[in-house]
Amino acid sequence: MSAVFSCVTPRSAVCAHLDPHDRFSPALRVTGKRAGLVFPLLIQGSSGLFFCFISISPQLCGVVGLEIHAQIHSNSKLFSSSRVTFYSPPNSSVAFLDASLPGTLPVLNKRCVEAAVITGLAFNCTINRKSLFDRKHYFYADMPAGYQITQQRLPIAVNGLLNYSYLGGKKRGQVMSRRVRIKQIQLEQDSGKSLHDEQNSQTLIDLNRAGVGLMELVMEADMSCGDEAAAAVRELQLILQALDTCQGNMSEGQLRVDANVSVHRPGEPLGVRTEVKNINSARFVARAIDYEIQRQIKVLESGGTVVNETRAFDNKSGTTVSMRDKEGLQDYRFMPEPNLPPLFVYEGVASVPAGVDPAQVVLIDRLEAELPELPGVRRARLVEQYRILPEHSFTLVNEDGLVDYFERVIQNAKAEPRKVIGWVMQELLSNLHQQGLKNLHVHQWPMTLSAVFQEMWKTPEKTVRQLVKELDLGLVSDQEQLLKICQRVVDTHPEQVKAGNKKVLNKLMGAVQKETKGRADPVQVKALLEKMTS
Ligand SMILES: Nc1ncnc2c1ncn2[C@@H]1O[C@H](COP(=O)(O)OP(=O)(O)OP(=O)(O)O)[C@@H](O)[C@H]1O
Ligand SMILES: [Mg+2]
Ligand SMILES: [Mg+2]
Repeated sequence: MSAVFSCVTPRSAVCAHLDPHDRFSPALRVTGKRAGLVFPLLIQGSSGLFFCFISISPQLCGVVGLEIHAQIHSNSKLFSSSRVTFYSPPNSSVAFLDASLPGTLPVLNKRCVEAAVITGLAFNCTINRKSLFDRKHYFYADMPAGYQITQQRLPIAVNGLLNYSYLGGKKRGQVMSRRVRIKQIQLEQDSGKSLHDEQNSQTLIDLNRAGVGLMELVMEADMSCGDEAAAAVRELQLILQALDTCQGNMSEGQLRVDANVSVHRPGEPLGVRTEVKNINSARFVARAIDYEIQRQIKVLESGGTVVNETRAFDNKSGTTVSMRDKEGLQDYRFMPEPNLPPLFVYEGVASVPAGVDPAQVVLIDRLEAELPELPGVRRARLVEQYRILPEHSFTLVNEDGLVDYFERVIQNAKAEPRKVIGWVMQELLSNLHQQGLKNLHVHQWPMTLSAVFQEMWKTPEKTVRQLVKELDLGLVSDQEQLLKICQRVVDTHPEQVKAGNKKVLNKLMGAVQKETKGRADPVQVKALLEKMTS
């Protein structure tokens, strides 16, 4: 005798059952419309033992695929010689080509090609020896040509892999390792910026960004939640920064993420995706995706359907809102770019055809030989060399500049690395955090800390207070003196002050610390500079 029970379990329990490394193994997996896991069960009934099946219908789970636009770190644009700048006055860095004046032709920037090849190599991509450029048509005021030059048919790099890890699990103390496939990396132009003047109901166009070189990295839909996606973005950012192919400053739009999100029951085909566009921080990537997964689950569970559309993340409310319907409306009318020949890159000097100057072409073997130590390798080295915990190697590598700081302290203090790491993790970071200085660049941290630390190892009988006094390492906290220094720094950085964002504040703080050899009281300096630049 057998019976089928449908049973609803908490979402977490079902997700655990579906994990590939799961300790349960279902007796039977039903796919298709009646997807679910079926377990045999022995039940003690009044008339004796009987056998039944219990069927657990898996819950809806998120599926995430990212498209990442990374601004190539280059002095000039992808097809013109105008400068790539962020702080310049509007429309001050626009070549005739960027404004799409008739009679202008694109000239490919070699540095941008090299950057895409270096990036492709770092992700173990196949580098296409020949790639092609296409026109993708949009009608936006900030795209004067009416199309963007991109690589749709044959991109420069394909089939790569990004390995990344993050701290997850209970109390976020467990290193979770993941990998996501990179489908392709394509070279393309950025658009200009539209600035909406609500008061006068008009839109102003700034073409400084128009034509800047981008690498679009398209990932396969291999992720399942916000945390995974944010960690992948963070790792990608670290890698690009290590390669120096993109500076990766998300608040300046150098790295922009489009998150494609759908939900489905494992074993069933993928669901309809929505695309949350232009997310500009890793934290928002996680929040936008998790919100979107829950929204789609609610839509489906209440009998609705998910529409293929473009959405935007509103960080104030933590929600995503519909921007436009994607299906049907978006016809890009792709066509080959007639003004650019195919792009060829070569394996090495030996493969360059006769009559072609090797200095003028991109050679893969040269770029490969110059690849720097990447974050994953660096973490492994730190664990091996200093015998520190893998999770500590994460914090060290993920905080900009912290590894150098750590290694410098070890060298200066000749101290046991595991003691230094304890001090860095527990004392240094938590103190910086408490004082609201976590966002400072590591080079702006009071260097006196490492000097005091060094002395502590030599003379453990002395207190920190004594050492600071003896070594004259105390903080400069005289308000008058600080005011003068800050004013001087503000006066000597007029352009940056005018741009007035958070990053600028950090730069100015760095300049003050440089003048005072890291001894200025950072809390006071921050307050003073904030006042002066607001
Ligand atoms: N069902 C799905 N759920 C989640 N992500 C998906 C799904 N199907 C595709 N994706 C992801 O969507 C992205 C598609 O990017 P792609 O550049 O190929 O096309 P596009 O989004 O139509 O083009 P555009 O560059 O104009 O945005 C990839 O990152 C892919 O992994
Ligand atoms: Mg795309
Ligand atoms: Mg897309």
